[in-house]
Amino acid sequence: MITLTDLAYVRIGTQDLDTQAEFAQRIVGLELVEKTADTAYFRADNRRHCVQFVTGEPRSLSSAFTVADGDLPAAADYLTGQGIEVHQGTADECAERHVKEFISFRDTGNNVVELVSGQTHYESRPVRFARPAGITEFGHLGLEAPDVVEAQKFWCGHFNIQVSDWIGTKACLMRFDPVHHKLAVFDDNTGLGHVNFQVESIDDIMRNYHFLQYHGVEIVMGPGRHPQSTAVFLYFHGPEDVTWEYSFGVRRIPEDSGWVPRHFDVSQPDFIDMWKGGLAGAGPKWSERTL
Ligand SMILES: CC(C)c1ccc(C(=O)O)c(O)c1O
Ligand SMILES: [Fe+2]
Repeated sequence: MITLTDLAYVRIGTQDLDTQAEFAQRIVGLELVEKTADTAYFRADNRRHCVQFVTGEPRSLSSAFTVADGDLPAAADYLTGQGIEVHQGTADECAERHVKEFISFRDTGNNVVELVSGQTHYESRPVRFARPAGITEFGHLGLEAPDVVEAQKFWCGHFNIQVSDWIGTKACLMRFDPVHHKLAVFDDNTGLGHVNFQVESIDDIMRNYHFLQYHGVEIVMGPGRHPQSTAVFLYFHGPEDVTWEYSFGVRRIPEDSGWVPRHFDVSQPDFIDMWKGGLAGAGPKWSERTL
């Protein structure tokens, strides 16, 4: 069993680094920490960076979680013993990620996952956000998998991960600390589903909504409120199909609270947005009535 302590970063390939970098700053609001000819790093909280774009194929490259200093060798042995192929990060790869050490492997959805220790943090320097989106931290990652049940068994079987809620068998929201979820797996082929940032208030969600609309950014979903975490959310599309999410007010589940995962019925209009609860039994549409 491997103990995860935090989310670390996500690495995303891009064919257009300049556009991604501009969007991450001007639209998402992140701080650009460093940009070279083929990579750009973005900061949202005390981590030196939590998003890295790398020139290449436009797809998710890896998602990373932190383990305690000294835990990596045992984690590598454990995974190898389970028949999972493990790559030991080289010195150059560690330098590129700004970590002391990392290993990588593939999950059941074929996503590359990295376990890192010694990620660089900037504890005392405030984040220089590119715009006042209200971001407080890198919140969670959504990963895709063709079989969510199999993915859940993998994550809960090998890591200190617990299920917080199921959305049918289409999505599973999982936690490894009191935050309702820092990992969401949902039904799709493989790859990165979305990158979430927590924001300070509902007002930030609404201000961001109007800001995105003004800039013609495609809103994927929201503003709404997830019945699972109770967070108010807003999803939007960036270049090359990257989905970003702002959310506010995620539920915390104290350890030993006896939390029992709920199962949300995807046939209900409010299964993912409780503000759609009024649609249940709403009857024929007023706008389509015959006069
Ligand atoms: C749409 C996805 C799977 C989802 C569902 C629920 C929450 C939440 O409760 O906060 C999410 O953050 C999601 O990304
Ligand atoms: Fe999410």
